[in-house]
Amino acid sequence: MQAPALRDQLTQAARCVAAVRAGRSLAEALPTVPDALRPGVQALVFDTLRQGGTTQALVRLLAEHAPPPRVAALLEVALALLVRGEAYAPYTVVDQAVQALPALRAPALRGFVNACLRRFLREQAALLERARATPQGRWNHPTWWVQRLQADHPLLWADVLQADNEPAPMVLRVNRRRITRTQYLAQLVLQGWSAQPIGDDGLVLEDAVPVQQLPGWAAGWVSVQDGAAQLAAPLLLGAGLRPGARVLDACAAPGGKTAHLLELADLELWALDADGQRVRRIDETLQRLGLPAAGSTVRVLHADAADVRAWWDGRAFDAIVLDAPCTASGIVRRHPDVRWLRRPGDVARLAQQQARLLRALWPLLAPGGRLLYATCSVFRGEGQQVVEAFVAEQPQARRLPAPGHLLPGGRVADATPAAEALLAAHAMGDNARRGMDGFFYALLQRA
Ligand SMILES: C[S@@+](CC[C@H](N)C(=O)[O-])C[C@H]1O[C@@H](n2cnc3c(N)ncnc32)[C@H](O)[C@@H]1O
Repeated sequence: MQAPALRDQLTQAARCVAAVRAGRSLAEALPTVPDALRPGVQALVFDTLRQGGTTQALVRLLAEHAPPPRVAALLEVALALLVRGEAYAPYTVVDQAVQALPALRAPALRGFVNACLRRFLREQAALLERARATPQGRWNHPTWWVQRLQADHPLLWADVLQADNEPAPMVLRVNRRRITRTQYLAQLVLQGWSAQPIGDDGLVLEDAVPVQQLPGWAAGWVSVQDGAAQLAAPLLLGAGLRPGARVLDACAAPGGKTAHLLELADLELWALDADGQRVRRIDETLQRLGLPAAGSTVRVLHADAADVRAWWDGRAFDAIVLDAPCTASGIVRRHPDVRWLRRPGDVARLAQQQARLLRALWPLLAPGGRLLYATCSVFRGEGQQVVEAFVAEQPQARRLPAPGHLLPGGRVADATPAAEALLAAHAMGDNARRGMDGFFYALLQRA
């Protein structure tokens, strides 16, 4: 099959980058790209957004007057390619960017785009130095984000920002009810793929693979789930719950942690989510993995978890997972648009929702029961501070050992011996952690 023309990929990539700059997510924009172009376009867009502080600053330096958004986005994509300088000869990038303009309904700007890109090639070193003179241009995250990380993680903030700009590995979770990890690894090797174990059930693939090509995907042998997220179920189950214990997964869609819990233990499990469309994905997840379906020992409900009177039957839960909605600042390696979509006020707004959920769900926990609070955020305002404030107002809440803030790239923000021992016990030592997303975990026990 003939490779798609770079011109067509640049056109589509510019549309996606313009959508993100206008406040829409890539989850909305990428599905509008024709199938044959999508993998190449996604790679271009991800790379552009990972350099998006530098490329935005370069466009401002090169263009005397701001061009229309799609043309600014085209310049960003072409500049990202030129800065990387690996895939195409510079003259090809310039030529194909100019040729992309008619499809972006801006044929009259040929001369302008050509002049901007050629000037960049002539003055690259000086322009890059100026573009990288601000925190946003240097670190490719909004300035408020850089400053917040500096305050939250004074020694590790630069490591986090650097890790955020690297592509994340594809990580699988083997479904123990179907196959052992050793057997699954052997299946991968038979196909010519290699992978490294991570955690109790995970495998980090050396190269990403479309899921349908994975051995046993349709038969539910594996799921895709980052190594940090794979800690939730083992942390909650901890020393073990009795068979049939009642567990609530309060923010469950699309069901990654619900499924892992059911792969590890026989539970009476309630999975809730406030988003009706995403709730359907919990059922699909359980079905593909061959786990108990809704209506058996599992209940899948579309509900606001904090509106307890609307859905609770009054019987206490032995354990609760609260994987709360958050900024997703820990998973920007996989979602490079997130950093450009969030606003500074989002952290406080989400922290209020997180505290509301914690307060509402705590009374549902049986005495001696455990609640695992998790977010995929690196900001302390959505992790440590939420939990500290809650424990201060709730005398019955006792903190048990938990990893706290895990940072992308594998550092533990507050590496206590107990946290390190716990991570080691789940095969998440230094080496294994390197490929992980950012996450926060706190484990609370009710007196
Ligand atoms: C981080 S995601 C959960 C991921 C999921 N636990 C997994 O492992 O697949 C957070 C979820 O919280 C849901 N959510 C947000 N507010 C909620 C609420 N008040 N009650 C229940 N679910 C809520 C969102 O719809 C979203 O699906």
